[in-house]
Amino acid sequence: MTKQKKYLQILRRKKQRNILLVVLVRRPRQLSALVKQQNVFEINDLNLWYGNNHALKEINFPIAEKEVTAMIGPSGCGKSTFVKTLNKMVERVPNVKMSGEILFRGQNILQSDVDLVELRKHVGMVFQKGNPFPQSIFDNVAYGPRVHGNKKKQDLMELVEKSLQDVALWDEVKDRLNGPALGLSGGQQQRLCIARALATKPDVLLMDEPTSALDPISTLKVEELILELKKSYTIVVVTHNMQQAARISDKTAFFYMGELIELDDTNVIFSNPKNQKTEDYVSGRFG
Ligand SMILES: Nc1ncnc2c1ncn2[C@@H]1O[C@H](COP(=O)(O)OP(=O)(O)OP(=O)(O)O)[C@@H](O)[C@H]1O
Repeated sequence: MTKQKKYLQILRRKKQRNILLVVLVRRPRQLSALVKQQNVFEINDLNLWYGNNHALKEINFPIAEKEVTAMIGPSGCGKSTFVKTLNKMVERVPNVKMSGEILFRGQNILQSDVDLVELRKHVGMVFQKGNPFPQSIFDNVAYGPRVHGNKKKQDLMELVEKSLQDVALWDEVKDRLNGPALGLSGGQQQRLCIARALATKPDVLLMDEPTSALDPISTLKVEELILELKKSYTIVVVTHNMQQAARISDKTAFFYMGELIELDDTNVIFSNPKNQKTEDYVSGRFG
């Protein structure tokens, strides 16, 4: 007899059918919610100082898998700094001091024995302005896989094609793969840089104002791309454009003077925030 049938028998006996049925029906839902809510990063009590400048203050921040998390807040509030802690880029800056923990899939990456090359294979980054290397389109995309030891021409060709297709650039460049990446338009260069980040098959894509240097049409293409990519990747995006955050993100985090003021579902942040500072910022009263 299945467990479910046993439950039903007990329940008939005890005439508590309604109560137990609720338990039986709700259990699977709760489980699936838990699976969906799995976090790729858990940031606990993170503090960061540039010399004496306390730039990040007691940040606690879970980042959920396969969601887009947008970071908003006025200039200098610590958005870029926070994002650069997630792949240890900020630690290259002289006089940086940090405390707390950043768990990436359970491992604290603030520990010194973390393999940087391996971490950045899993946590890719795309910057404000497309920054292709002064090499061919092919070599730009193949760069990461080559660094990670994949030298087979056929494998590289497949990876390059797949990555360029993922960013909807393949058709535009397939006949000029050996041409210079710097010959592409600004919007194409940015998509190329996203393809370069995807070629190492990362878990997470960090994007620091990825569209701020782009025209509206290229911006739209990158936004559509982000919505498509979130089916396979966890994405963290810094943006000054609040409409953009509202259009593309599932969660939004509002930073102010180094503090994480509020993190919630994007529709809550923009329609019913809990904190007055968030309300003032999203309604354009400051910043
Ligand atoms: N490399 C650095 N060296 C020293 N201080 C820095 C460095 N980068 C940022 N800061 C300081 O840290 C604080 C947070 O800066 P950060 O660039 O993270 O803010 P932001 O919210 O991303 O700003 P913006 O929206 O203007 O890019 C600021 O006070 C800034 O001056």
